[in-house]
Amino acid sequence: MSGEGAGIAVLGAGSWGTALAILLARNGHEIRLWGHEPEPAAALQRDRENRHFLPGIPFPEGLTSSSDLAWCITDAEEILVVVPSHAFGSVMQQISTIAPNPASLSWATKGLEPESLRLLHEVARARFPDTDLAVVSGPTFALEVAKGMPTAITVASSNLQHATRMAGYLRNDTFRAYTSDDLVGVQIGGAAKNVMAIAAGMSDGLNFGANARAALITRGLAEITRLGLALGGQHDTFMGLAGLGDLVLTCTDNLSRNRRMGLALAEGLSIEEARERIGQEVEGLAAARDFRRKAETLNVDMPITEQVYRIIYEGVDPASAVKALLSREQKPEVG
Ligand SMILES: NC(=O)C1=CN([C@@H]2O[C@H](COP(=O)(O)OP(=O)(O)OC[C@H]3O[C@@H](n4cnc5c(N)ncnc54)[C@H](OP(=O)(O)O)[C@@H]3O)[C@@H](O)[C@H]2O)C=CC1
Ligand SMILES: O=C(CO)COP(=O)(O)O
Repeated sequence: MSGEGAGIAVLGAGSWGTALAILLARNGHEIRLWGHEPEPAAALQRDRENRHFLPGIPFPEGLTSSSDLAWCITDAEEILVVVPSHAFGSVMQQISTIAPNPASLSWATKGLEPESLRLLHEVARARFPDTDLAVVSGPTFALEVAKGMPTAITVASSNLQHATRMAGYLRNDTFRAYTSDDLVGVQIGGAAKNVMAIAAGMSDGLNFGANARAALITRGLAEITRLGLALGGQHDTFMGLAGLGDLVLTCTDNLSRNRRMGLALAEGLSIEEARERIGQEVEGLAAARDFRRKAETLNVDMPITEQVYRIIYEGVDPASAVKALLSREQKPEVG
């Protein structure tokens, strides 16, 4: 790749991958946006917009889309992975067959690896022991970023130079990027809040009111923090953009697919009907299953996650789940 800006491969041409590709191309970088299916990737290139996920937002110059992974990642200064969490491991494997030792790799995916329950930096590290790794996370609806609306985000890496470089690629007059060295906390905040957004959507859909929503957000933050600390995350991270920020965003605004899943379930739709209506990835469904198991193995109490799991996977009705939460034994709020 050549040109004044950096050459960046963005892997994953859904709503968030496309929005980040647009942002980075607007910032003057040469972007190769990889979509895994040939025809949709060719359509992006032909239409110069993503009509399916972000209609009406034109691609800037410098953004090229392709389904040729080798072409996208060869010579890239940064590989930014933005596929759903269930596809993360397979994309790591595909990258490794082309580039066994990339210099720099980051992701904006929010979730755990299914089955293994590994955090995504563990998945990437196992495949690429010598590569600089970073995660991009925070309160960021794709549509608002693509429209250039004011946004702030966190980039975490154990190599601060990498986080700083990545934040520099992303930042502009309407997009502020902070750096962090807490890879674990930033990932847990971004992934676990998807479960709380489903809970908040259900609560609002059942007209449980503003008190219930505020309680879910606050107690949701408490359980996310408990898990994050048990995994080695830093307390302050959970009070920041990738923790509280993303939690508030997705629990309170209907742009959140996870919140809309909760609203749809409260309406009485089945998971499949709700998925079809939303038509995009709803990470909180897998996250409820995976974080419940993760919490169990670490002996961490995550009562809201437990109830969301029971609603989704055991058919418990949402009203009974709330009752179960409210009738838990009395305990101090903190500690
Ligand atoms: N949208 C948002 O506002 C934000 C999303 N995120 C996170 O970004 C990640 C991606 O989600 P998002 O873009 O929103 O999801 P979308 O549903 O908008 O798009 C998902 C994309 O991933 C593609 N995909 C599915 N399976 C594979 C695979 N095996 N290999 C490669 N690509 C695949 C889909 O292709 P196809 O259509 O062909 O199935 C589609 O292009 C998630 O972890 C999400 O939590 C984070 C912050 C904001
Ligand atoms: O992670 C997101 C915003 O930060 C997107 O949330 P949803 O997946 O719920 O739409």
